[in-house]
Amino acid sequence: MLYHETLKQIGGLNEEAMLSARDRMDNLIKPPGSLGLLEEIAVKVAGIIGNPRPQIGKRSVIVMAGDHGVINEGVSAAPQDVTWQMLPAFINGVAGIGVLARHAGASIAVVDVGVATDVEIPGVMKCRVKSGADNIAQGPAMTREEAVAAVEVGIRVALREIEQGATLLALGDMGIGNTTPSTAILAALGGYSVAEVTGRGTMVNDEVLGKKRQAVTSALTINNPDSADGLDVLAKVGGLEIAGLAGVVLACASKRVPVLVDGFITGAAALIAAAIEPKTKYFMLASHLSGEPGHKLMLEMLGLKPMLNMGMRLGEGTGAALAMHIVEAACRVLNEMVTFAEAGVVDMEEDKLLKG
Ligand SMILES: Cc1cc2ncn([C@H]3O[C@H](COP(=O)(O)O)[C@@H](O)[C@H]3O)c2cc1C
Ligand SMILES: O=C(O)c1cccnc1
Repeated sequence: MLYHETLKQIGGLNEEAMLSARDRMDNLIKPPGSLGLLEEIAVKVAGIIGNPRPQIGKRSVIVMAGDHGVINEGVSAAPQDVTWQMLPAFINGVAGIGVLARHAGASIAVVDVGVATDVEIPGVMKCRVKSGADNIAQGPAMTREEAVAAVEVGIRVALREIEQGATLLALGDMGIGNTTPSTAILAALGGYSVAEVTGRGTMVNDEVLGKKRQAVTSALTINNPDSADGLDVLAKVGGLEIAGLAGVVLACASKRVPVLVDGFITGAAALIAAAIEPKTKYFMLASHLSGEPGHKLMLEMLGLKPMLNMGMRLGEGTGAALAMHIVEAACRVLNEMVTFAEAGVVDMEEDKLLKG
């Protein structure tokens, strides 16, 4: 089974490549550590790819779309049809992710893994596991089998992108209502109170925020997800696009390809992937800190430092696409800057040693 085969292939970071990259980074013509997180990113990418001089080539954003029965609880400011109506704008490059992916030189793969309405949209990959997740406030989002099937959609799409040469992938989501299951996932896996982690998503008002808290509370009470079992949490309080995105993470980890996490929804998918296989965290990079308050807690749970903090709260992979520039910049620094020895500049560390 693709799911189990993928899990079996996930290993750790290449320590040797990281040591070598760190050594070169420390010897480049700059005070040690002066490029901050840029240095850590380059060293991590070296460890992921298993090459002390990593380079970023082709890049791809994978946007998974799915719907959520929980919107019947009145948890979103937008109607469900917006989910499928956004898809042509993704394909035509005129949605937020269309513009930012183009700017980052990335291609976009748009996948219908479980949109409620069955529509034909040219360019969208139809990999529908079912027509929307069921209402988590009343029962499970899907069966365990459906969850595995949706994860496998993500694995397949990511493997295809990687086979076609992608060296850096970004996670993107589209699904009206999907901050609600993402909140439930965070509360379930992190043990946080619902009040603490529920945010405003598409900027809902106080009344809707109250309904959202209630829906998340019901979802957790009725379904009682097992926090020790990532697939159980996913099937009970997750969503189809969240499952697909978790699958993308698993595939990237199995093929040693860095994967950029975007905002709150892709963060929830990353939490699921890490609950299924903790080693997946080694292969993730956090692009930005979302305006959604629970996102900070997600990144802490994943041990990831965000590159950008711009108050973005759109999703679609927009923050991840922006961060592609930074990942490439980090690798270029490691490859294109010279060392003290190469440049004939007095090494600050050696000079210090000589002077005692
Ligand atoms: C026009 C529009 C475009 C979007 N693109 C992403 N989202 C984002 O907002 C939705 C989640 O927020 P909530 O849980 O409050 O519904 C998701 O579709 C997410 O991708 C959008 C939302 C809207 C309205
Ligand atoms: O953080 C995100 O990605 C996000 C937040 C609110 C709504 N949609 C996406």
